[in-house]
Amino acid sequence: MSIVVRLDHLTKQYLKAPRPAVSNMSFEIPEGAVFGLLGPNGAGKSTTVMMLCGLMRPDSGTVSVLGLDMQEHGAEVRKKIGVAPQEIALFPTLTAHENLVYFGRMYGLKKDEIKRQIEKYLSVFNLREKAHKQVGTFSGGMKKRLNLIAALLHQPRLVILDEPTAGVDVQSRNMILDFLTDLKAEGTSIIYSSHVLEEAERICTHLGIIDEGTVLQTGTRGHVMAQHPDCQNLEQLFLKLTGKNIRD
Ligand SMILES: Nc1ncnc2c1ncn2[C@@H]1O[C@H](COP(=O)(O)OP(=O)(O)OP(=O)(O)O)[C@@H](O)[C@H]1O
Repeated sequence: MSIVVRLDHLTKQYLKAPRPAVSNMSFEIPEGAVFGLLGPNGAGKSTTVMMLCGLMRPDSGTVSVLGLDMQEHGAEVRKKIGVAPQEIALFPTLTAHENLVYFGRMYGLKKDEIKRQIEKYLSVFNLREKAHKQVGTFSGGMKKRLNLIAALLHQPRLVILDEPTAGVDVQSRNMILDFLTDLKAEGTSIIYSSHVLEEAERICTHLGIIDEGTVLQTGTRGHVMAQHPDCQNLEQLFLKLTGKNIRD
């Protein structure tokens, strides 16, 4: 099985920060995996995701995505992957349809393909009737679903999702998780960053549990759980590895 993402000794420290947000981090993600990047608040998930997408440069170490080095081929890779960042990346004064046309063009899709994909995904995510409404008027769940569509229009082989269900109701969350399960079945690789462990248990095939910028445990979900026979579920394992202290 080929590797879609390889992080090799990745380190990043923010200006004036007392310690690195990501420190000497290495792991691999095989093609077709749903990789749960899990960690408590401030663990380094978003910083890792930003380096994975080439939106932030590491201080040291390398990131390879779809076999290409991000430092050298970042622009090329960004066209091939889909990214739904934690902060909604949509234009609030444009309609849902206008936003998606913008993203479709950005990915270099042809006009009829953009039309086809937009129609398909607005239906899948139950947003068809809202297609011509300004995104600024949307609920949190609708924005999250649209943000996800924007990452999928060009049928990427790898989709990177930073907390895709944060702030959405149970209905939207279910819809998003069911969709991701179908997407995986079609062979798409998914990186799913979250601290919602029940969701990770439901959809992830592989896990990377991180804290304080370092990897505590990684591998298939079965392998990770088998390392800790005293833990009955992922929450117990997570608390065992990351501790019970409240994070800010
Ligand atoms: N722009 C920044 N400048 C300085 N420090 C930052 C910056 N962004 C993040 N940090 C710090 O880097 C560390 C890792 O943050 P990051 O946002 O990557 O964690 P996270 O796991 O995504 O957290 P959360 O679950 O709360 O979103 C934290 O200590 C955070 O306070």
